[in-house]
Amino acid sequence: MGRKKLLVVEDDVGLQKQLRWSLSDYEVIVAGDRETAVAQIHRHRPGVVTLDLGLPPDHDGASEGHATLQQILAVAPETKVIVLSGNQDRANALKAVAMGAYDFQQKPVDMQVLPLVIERAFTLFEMQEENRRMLQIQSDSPLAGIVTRDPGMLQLCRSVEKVAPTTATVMLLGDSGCGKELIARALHRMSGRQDARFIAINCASIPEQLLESELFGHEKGAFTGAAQQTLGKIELANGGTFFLDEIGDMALPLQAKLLRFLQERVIERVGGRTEIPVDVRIVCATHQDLQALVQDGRFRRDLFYRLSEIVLTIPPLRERTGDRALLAHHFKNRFCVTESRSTLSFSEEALRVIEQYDWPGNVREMENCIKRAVIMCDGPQITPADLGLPQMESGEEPVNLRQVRDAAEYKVMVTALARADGNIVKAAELLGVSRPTLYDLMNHHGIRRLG
Ligand SMILES: Nc1ncnc2c1ncn2[C@@H]1O[C@H](COP(=O)(O)OP(=O)(O)OP(=O)(O)O)[C@@H](O)[C@H]1O
Repeated sequence: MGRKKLLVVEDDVGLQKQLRWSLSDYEVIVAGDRETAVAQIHRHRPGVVTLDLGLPPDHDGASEGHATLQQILAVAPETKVIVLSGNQDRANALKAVAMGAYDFQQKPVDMQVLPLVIERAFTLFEMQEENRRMLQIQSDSPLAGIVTRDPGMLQLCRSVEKVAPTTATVMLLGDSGCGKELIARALHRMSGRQDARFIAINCASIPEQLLESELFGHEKGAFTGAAQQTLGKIELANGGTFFLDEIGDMALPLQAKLLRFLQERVIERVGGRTEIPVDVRIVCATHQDLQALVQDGRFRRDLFYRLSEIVLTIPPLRERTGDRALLAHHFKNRFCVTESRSTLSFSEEALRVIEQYDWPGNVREMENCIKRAVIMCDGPQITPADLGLPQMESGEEPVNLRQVRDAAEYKVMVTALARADGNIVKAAELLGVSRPTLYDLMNHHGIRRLG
């Protein structure tokens, strides 16, 4: 393993040399001003930084040092910054700590003490990195590709694990964009059918006359334009999984044909006379109220029962605790890579807007919104303007003090845990409480520690 990377931000060349020499256990990178410091952060991602507050052009003040600190933390919030300040400069050093610096040391630097402080900062940095990695692996993805920490969604993922290996037909209910296809794919991947195909069809987007031949295929000459034999999607999915999205939009005559297939497990191509046995697992989905459609006579009751052997309901994003910030971080990290942008962070205000917005278009809307923000964002931080979301009006407030306190405590904890990406040490830091206190509060509110 390479040496740990330490960035020394210091404009005094003599002191730069001295620090480099005394801290030779580390790979020391140096920067003499703000611009170079931020560039080095992007390039090397050091775990720990020592930062002289009196940087040019403000040698005697701390404005440039504070601005550098702010930018470093915006680019790499996990970095531990140790501020070095003049003897008279305690107030500015304390301000830096309030801004998020890890610690401060007064100049002239005591070379007995500084290496110890640096080593301790590295230990904390590494612990938090490890913690983050573990949580990422264990809880962000209860099923591959599904990012959540919401108790309802985690329960749903456990149901998916149980149902996947069975032969049951599954009905997925949930608003548009909440992840129905993602869950359908997880059911396929975790079944014994994962080596065969997963084929999806959206009943709402295909005209009624074409849907029948899309599903069952047709023989050559079956209708005008049927120049050759074409296999239907159900047949193509043989051995695998067939996902019927927006099943509520299927016309009644086709519902009868689908029912026949579900009962007899054979298909007949349009214009054909042969019954072809097909072995597929059917998963279907809708955002509509199928029971109501049944009541209205627009959906066959017998088909409804056939399709809903197992019904899984996916909660809308607004009802998932902590998932808004969690998914926002997830998509931001992903789009920074795919759009070749250096690491971005969210401003406090942007996270607040994300957490308050209702997300009527659910995860799909969030995905698009964050992609846009990553593309539009000018600086190292995503701001509310980059998100382009409407600001929410707050509703009527409850007035019972204990109720309000409890609700606020719960909310702020879940928010901190989500913002800290589940990292307990960091969440406790954000909340300004010790780790044991955070555990107590989590117990009190029944928030499970994941992983
Ligand atoms: N929990 C999640 N974690 C990560 N990505 C998710 C999650 N839920 C949904 N997505 C992503 O959001 C997008 C929309 O999801 P998906 O297409 O599965 O929704 P849907 O409910 O099928 O939408 P529609 O009703 O419009 O067909 C996809 O890109 C999907 O990968």
